[in-house]
Amino acid sequence: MSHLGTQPVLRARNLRKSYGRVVAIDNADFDLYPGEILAVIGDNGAGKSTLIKALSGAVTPDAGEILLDGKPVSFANPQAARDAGIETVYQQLALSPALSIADNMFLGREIRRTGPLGQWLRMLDKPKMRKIAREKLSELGLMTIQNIDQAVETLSGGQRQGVAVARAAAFGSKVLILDEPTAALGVKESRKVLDLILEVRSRGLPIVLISHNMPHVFEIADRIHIHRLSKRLCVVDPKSISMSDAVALMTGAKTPEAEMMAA
Ligand SMILES: Nc1ncnc2c1ncn2[C@@H]1O[C@H](COP(=O)(O)OP(=O)(O)OP(=O)(O)O)[C@@H](O)[C@H]1O
Repeated sequence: MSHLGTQPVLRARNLRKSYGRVVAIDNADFDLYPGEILAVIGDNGAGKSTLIKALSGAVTPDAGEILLDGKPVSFANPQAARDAGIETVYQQLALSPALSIADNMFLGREIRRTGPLGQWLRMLDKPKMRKIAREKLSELGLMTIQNIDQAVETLSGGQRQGVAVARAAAFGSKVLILDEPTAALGVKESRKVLDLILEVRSRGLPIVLISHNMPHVFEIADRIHIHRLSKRLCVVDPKSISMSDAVALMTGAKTPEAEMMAA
């Protein structure tokens, strides 16, 4: 887990964001390295959501620096972050239930037909979108969803999560951020989503996983960023710390220094 000499794909330094008098993140650091699943854990209100919102352009930090591939970036909105290659899947999923899987895959980035002179027409290129959607889903092993024309509202929670993750993975060229992807799912559906996340990593896309589910975090994360009281407390290796010690660090029952002395 040594990243000596490797440049983080996404990095933040001294980020700060307050909402009125509430300081959500302060002096917060963050590093995501190529090819890894980085879990971000922390108690309620620790500032995890605000941190990822800052990284994905949903909030503008008051201070601090964000670097993508070593270059300073500032995102005016989520679209700007998406254009830079950072895709985020929030718990609400942002799918349109009445639309088909294929239409949802291309929501907001529809492909239009071109005219004889190569000009864009208003008409959507449905066959092309369906073809690409089918390819993207099958690449990620999601072809248990047989019918690309099926409305998303007819899918199970896990399948919907699968479509949202697949869409983000298909278009996220640099980073995929997942906010509680298994929170609303049962055991079997969670399993499928965890396998999908591992598949996305194996295809080379680094992933930020925000989760309260410690067994899921310990199963798939390469490193765990522990967020506490508005900032990163430490980063731990799930192979060399117990789940209960990680939770103790997260809640303040243990300090990183005490944890290191015990190791
Ligand atoms: N839009 C907002 N307006 C006012 N306060 C906010 C807003 N968003 C977050 N906060 C506050 O900022 C602090 C950090 O919240 P944040 O949602 O980032 O924490 P979190 O670690 O993601 O928590 P949880 O695990 O409960 O989702 C909290 O005190 C929260 O009440």
